Amino acid sequence: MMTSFILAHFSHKRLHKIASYNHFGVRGKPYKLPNLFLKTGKVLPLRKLSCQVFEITRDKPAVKVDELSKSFKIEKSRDSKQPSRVDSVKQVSFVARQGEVFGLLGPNASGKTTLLRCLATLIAPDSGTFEIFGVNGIKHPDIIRHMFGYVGQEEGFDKVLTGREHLKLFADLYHLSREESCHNIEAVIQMLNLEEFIDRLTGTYSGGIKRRLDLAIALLSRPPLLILDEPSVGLDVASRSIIWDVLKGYKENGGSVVLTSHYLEEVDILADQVLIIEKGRVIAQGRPRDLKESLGGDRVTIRIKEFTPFEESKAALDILLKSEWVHGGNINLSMGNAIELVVSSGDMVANGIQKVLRERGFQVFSYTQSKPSLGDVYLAATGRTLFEADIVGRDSRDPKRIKKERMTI
Ligand SMILES: Nc1ncnc2c1ncn2[C@@H]1O[C@H](COP(=O)(O)OP(=O)(O)OP(=O)(O)O)[C@@H](O)[C@H]1O
Repeated sequence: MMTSFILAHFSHKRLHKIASYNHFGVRGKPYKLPNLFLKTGKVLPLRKLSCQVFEITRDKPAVKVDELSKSFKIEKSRDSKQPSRVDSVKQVSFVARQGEVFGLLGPNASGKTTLLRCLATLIAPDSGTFEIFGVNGIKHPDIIRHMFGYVGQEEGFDKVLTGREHLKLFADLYHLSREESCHNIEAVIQMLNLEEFIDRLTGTYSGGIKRRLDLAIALLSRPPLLILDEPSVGLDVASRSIIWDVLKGYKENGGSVVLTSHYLEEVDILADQVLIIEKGRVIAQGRPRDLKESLGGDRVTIRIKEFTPFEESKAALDILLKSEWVHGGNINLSMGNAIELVVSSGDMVANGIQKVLRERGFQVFSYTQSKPSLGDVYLAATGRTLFEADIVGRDSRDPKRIKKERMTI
């Protein structure tokens, strides 16, 4: 059980390189820094060294972000009238509490990855600040790097190594002791159901297995925080459900998670807090349930036919908008021109609406009524669905250029 975490930062330069040290302890009990046994056989008497100790207690947020901004220069043709910079993240602030999953939800190109890359100290923000477990990430990037496991979107495996060889390599990079390394490697293999694949070359892995190995590596040093960029994007159902279960278990054991997603369902299931971001700006934040309840009313989806022509759905919508129960509505093109309505809550509404439609000569192929979803929160905040925003965002970016720039940082 992770109750408290201590990170000692050694002032001696040479030692700091080889002996950054992290340790899980029990709150309230004195912390003993045991001596560090190096691979060379030497022993570092840590108690004799001067070191700065950062203590992480329950009262500090896992992540606190204050007015963080990051913009990028855009390469464009000389006669282009587009601005020469893009504001990827604009004055974003939030607090992610310990022991919770904090979800950053937004369409393509909304700034989620840029924000996470700032937190993971891969890029420096232009302005603003952030803390991880109370330690300032701008002033002490080398300290906070020991506090989290990061899974980005880029694929970083060496095809000629097996999964197990990757885990061993990372265990060495984390300076895990031999005993800890053996124990933790077996634990993460089991946790992510990787037994069948772990001794095969990673070049033969499917996307889902690679993602699971990514998460296994991030969990290897048992960090108190995970920073995950779209952990289940494009995965098969089995891999997704394994990843979700691992994250739920990690949280139950006191771990904290900050993840990005553009899957409404993922954020709804996993996140205790959600921040909705669009064009680099925060447009809503809170507990998913509170955000949904704050909208009020019920949501209705009606299909007139299995595949309804747009004009027919539009004519039905115009009639329904005049009804006393209906407070707003639109036609969802991505759902075969289904009519989506915001209606008063209650059982009477369903009969009333269907009666109005039948009296005006419309059939009702299907009718569903539910409480507002996170998708409705997004729609209310931005005036468009996440699906529509995703398409616009996808068009506005140049993935090849971004990938190249990310690889050179
Ligand atoms: N290195 C870079 N150089 C130039 N522009 C960049 C760079 N990285 C990101 N951007 C731009 O910043 C904006 C936000 O991009 P970002 O990757 O953070 O969005 P995202 O929400 O993570 O998108 P996705 O869900 O597609 O990964 C986009 O307009 C993108 O084109």
